Amino acid sequence: MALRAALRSRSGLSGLLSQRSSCSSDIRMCVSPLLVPQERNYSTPPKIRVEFDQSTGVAVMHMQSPPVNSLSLDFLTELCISVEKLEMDKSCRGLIITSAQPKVFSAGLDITEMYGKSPEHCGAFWRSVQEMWLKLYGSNMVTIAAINGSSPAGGCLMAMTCDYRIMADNPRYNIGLNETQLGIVAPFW
Ligand SMILES: CCCCCC/C=C/CC(=O)SCCNC(=O)CCNC(=O)[C@H](O)C(C)(C)COP(=O)(O)OP(=O)(O)OC[C@H]1O[C@@H](n2cnc3c(N)ncnc32)[C@H](O)[C@@H]1OP(=O)(O)O
Repeated sequence: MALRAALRSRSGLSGLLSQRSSCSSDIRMCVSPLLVPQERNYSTPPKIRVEFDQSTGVAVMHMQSPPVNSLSLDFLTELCISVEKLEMDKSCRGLIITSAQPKVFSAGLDITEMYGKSPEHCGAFWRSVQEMWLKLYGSNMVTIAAINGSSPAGGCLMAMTCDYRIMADNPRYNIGLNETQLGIVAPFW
């Protein structure tokens, strides 16, 4: 109910939709180099599952990368491709992002991507982080983070890039930025 209300309350949704259609050709032209089809390892299950309801125009994106939906390069690439596909579909007007994992929305950046990797890999990884938040923040869809678990650091960033956030009321679930505690600094961009 709350999600539907949030979608309905978005003023000028029709204007938004016409805005989407007017720039949809641009979107098609702006497929970023990051999203050029990558070698897909079909032996691993998809990390993102999208359910699109044609009758409401609302897509639900389930993050399903056990155990904690950490934001790895593969995960972020898959997420960005999914967002981009929905963005190009003019009949999709709203996107709800949620987690299929119990108790965790997203644990933030995958820490293993930041340790012992080549500078090239680190560059690709941080570009994919940037790509993720730019895609969500700049989306023409109404975006909602349905935060059904803890969402530290990069998970918080992802939620913040959405138009609306609704968080499950559970004192065990935390959200916020903990980079200082971790001793890392997000690179300048
Ligand atoms: C201008 C603003 C710029 C902002 C830029 C954004 C920058 C963000 C930086 C980051 O995101 S760095 C990552 C920060 N994240 C964390 O510190 C989260 C740490 N994890 C937790 O707090 C907990 O794991 C949890 C998410 C609350 C879940 O707790 P739970 O008890 O359910 O599970 P665990 O037993 O702790 O973990 C299970 C399993 O998952 C591994 N893991 C957890 N988090 C990460 C992670 N971020 N990356 C990679 N792996 C992670 C953990 O090690 C366990 O693995 P194991 O093999 O089963 O031991």
